[in-house]
Amino acid sequence: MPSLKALVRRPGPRLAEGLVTHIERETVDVELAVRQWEAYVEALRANGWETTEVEPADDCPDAVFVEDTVVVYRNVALIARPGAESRRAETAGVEEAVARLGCSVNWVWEPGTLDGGDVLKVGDTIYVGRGGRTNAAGVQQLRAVFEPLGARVVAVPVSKVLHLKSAVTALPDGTVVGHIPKVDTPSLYPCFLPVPEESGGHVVLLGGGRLLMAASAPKTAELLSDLGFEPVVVDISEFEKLEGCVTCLSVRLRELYA
Ligand SMILES: NC(=O)NCCC[C@H](N)C(=O)O
Repeated sequence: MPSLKALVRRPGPRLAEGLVTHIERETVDVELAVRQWEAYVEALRANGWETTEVEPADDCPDAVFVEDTVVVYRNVALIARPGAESRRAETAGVEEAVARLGCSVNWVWEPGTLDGGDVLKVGDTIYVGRGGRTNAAGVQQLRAVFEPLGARVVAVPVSKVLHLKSAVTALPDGTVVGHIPKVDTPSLYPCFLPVPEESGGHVVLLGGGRLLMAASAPKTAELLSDLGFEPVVVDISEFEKLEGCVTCLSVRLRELYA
């Protein structure tokens, strides 16, 4: 039976010191962030996902953005080597968590760097963003791990935002969505739907037509709802101040067999 498991990681006390690269720093309300994170996790659970909390990494301000630490394709996990050095200590706890869930584990090695936020899976196509956090060696290592398993790895440039998935994600039918000013090359995607807000380009597939989306993208939610999808909206304002989006707060494992 395919599983619906998701990894999440509770925000730590140093969250407000998280990295910001493309936006101005704003004060983060850590208590509010914890409440928003709890509501996010509850939204996953309410939609049938069994969540596993990765052991906290309280010395790492960005640890809550657990998506960046690992890429999982089928039952194979590739432990990332984050492009930002301050995030490298985040991977140990995640490695333990995916191994416990039954994944076989691979690693990105120096000189490779790769952030999970740069990896977008659409069926058996894996888009990988070559940008500020993922380098060419990281792309090559991702190819070497997943292509033998049947994936087609497509590298795309990312220059306008932090990660590939800060620019684009995909709907359940494979249509890639993104806000044009933030997407380097929309023509790379066979089926692309422009959306009216930057955070409208971030959707998490919950199952069926349900899409987890940020409250900051109301026009996109309306558009997608009009196309027959069901947005499930969460407020993640405190994480957005750190360039986080709905995708970054979890890792969904859809093809583990228990
Ligand atoms: N996948 C993502 O988009 N992750 C967001 C990471 C934000 C964090 N402040 C960082 O700069 O690494």
